[in-house]
Amino acid sequence: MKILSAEQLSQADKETIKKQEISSEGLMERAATLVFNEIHKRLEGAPIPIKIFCGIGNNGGDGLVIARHLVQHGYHVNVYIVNYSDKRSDDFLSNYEKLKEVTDDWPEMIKNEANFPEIRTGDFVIDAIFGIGLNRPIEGWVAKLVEHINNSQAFTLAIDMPSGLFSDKAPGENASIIEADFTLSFQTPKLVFFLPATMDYVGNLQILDIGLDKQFLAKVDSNYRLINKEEAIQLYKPRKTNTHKGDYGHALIIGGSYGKIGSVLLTATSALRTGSGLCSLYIPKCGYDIVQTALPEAMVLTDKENHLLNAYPNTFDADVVCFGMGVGTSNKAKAALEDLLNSVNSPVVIDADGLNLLAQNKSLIDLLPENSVLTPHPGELQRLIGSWKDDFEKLELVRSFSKKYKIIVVVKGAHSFIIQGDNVYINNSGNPGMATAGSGDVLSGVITSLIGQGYDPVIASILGVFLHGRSGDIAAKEMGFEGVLAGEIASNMGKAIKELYT
Ligand SMILES: NC(=O)C1=CN([C@@H]2O[C@H](COP(=O)(O)OP(=O)(O)OC[C@H]3O[C@@H](n4cnc5c(N)ncnc54)[C@H](O)[C@@H]3O)[C@@H](O)[C@H]2O)[C@@H](O)CC1
Ligand SMILES: Nc1ncnc2c1ncn2[C@@H]1O[C@H](COP(=O)(O)OP(=O)(O)O)[C@@H](O)[C@H]1O
Ligand SMILES: [K+]
Repeated sequence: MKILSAEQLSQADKETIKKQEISSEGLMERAATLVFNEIHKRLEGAPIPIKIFCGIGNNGGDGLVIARHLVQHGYHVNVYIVNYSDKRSDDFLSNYEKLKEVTDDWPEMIKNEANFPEIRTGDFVIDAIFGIGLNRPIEGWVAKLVEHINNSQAFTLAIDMPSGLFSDKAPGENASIIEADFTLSFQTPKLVFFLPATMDYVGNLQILDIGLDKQFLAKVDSNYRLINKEEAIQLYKPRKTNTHKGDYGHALIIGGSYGKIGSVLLTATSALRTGSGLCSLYIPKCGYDIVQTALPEAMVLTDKENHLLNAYPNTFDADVVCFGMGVGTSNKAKAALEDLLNSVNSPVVIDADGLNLLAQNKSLIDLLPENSVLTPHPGELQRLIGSWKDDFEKLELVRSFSKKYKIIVVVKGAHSFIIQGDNVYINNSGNPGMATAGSGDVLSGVITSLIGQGYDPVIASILGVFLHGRSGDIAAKEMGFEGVLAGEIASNMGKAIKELYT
């Protein structure tokens, strides 16, 4: 699903108004009625006190439409106009008049702190103060109102966006932002809904298709895409009947050190569970018995060193090589990575200490083959590219890093971002149960396996991150978030793949 900017959404609005011969007020009516339907479906007429806070732009206009429908369906509604300016939008004004036709309870005007209503824990608050039109941080008494709503503990539904968030830039430090429990957003998700610093304000997210012009939406260019099942299934290549293990790639996993053999084991298990035809490991001698016992399906080559890796088996012919988990950052490990990068002629995935070695020895980054995949978590990323002031600067830094070295970067997190040059793919599967030791090792195994099976590295990264998240979701359904082990994310991979097409 494309993620559009506020400007693109306004263009889509205009295009829709022109093509569908609908007025902007008609479009507001359509969008806000869909919101009302969602609320009505859940509340089923319950006599809960509903407090709607409306700004004076079109987000406020949506709030007024929702209020009118709620009143007409017998709900207990109080409407508050957050009168931060006198420049009311036309559609706000006409819906203000329409609301007055259905109720004798006039909206209350909020002009300063003295006008704030009491909000009780059991109230249902609707935030229609600001939407995509916010162009500067919320200040003064409006900021205090946001704080008042947030402090109330009442269930809060944000319309289009939690007020205080910009759709396309960082909110700045100490910004006043509504902490929504639920956000009903129009037509496309907004980028800030997925960034680490702002995602928590959104709560549960639902996107409402408000029927904006399909042609415009199809042709508009966006560098940002959200990856759900619909997108993932299009990337998946089903197996053919008449095939053999040689058709599904030979993955070589290199890593491990004394006490950290489990990491490579997880990666190899995950590669085999994702469908690698063959999987070999290259590990220090101390891991030999462990791997052969725990994963008899894998083949094992050992370094001449006992506890640490020091070389790369450069006569080995693999379809893809994954390097880094558990190798440590010793000079010996550095020599192994250097050896690999100087002689490898297959695609490469670098994770964990492999990334730390690159960060410590920046000249090695130049040796990465084109389209190599790097899978840093935020700590490893910072070591590689330096620090950033906000999520938007981070995205810019990763993009230029990706362009400079012609590589793919998977920035891991609650929503992982797959970045290749200007293109950013945002994963929408997974859960906090995956915040557990070794789940990153499992991810490298998935991506490595898919590359070995012939997927283009960027496709392997997008599909791999999605499947990893789905597998984590399957594991969490059975074990609960706290109970998930990384090995179970690997074990459930087949089910995650099967779920794509069933
Ligand atoms: N296609 C769509 O996306 C549709 C959007 N609609 C609604 O329209 C909203 C956008 O409406 P508007 O463009 O009127 O903007 P908003 O209602 O988000 O904001 C109102 C106005 O407040 C002013 N403002 C911005 N920041 C301020 C601040 N910090 N302090 C004081 N004033 C500030 C700006 O002039 C802005 O236009 C969307 O979020 C959505 O709720 C719907 O009504 C219909 C369809
Ligand atoms: N809250 C979360 N929601 C979704 N996915 C998560 C969450 N926390 C972690 N993950 C995923 O789990 C993996 C953790 O990787 P990493 O930090 O490298 O762990 P480790 O080093 O222990 O293997 C990443 O793929 C990340 O996207
Ligand atoms: K809002």
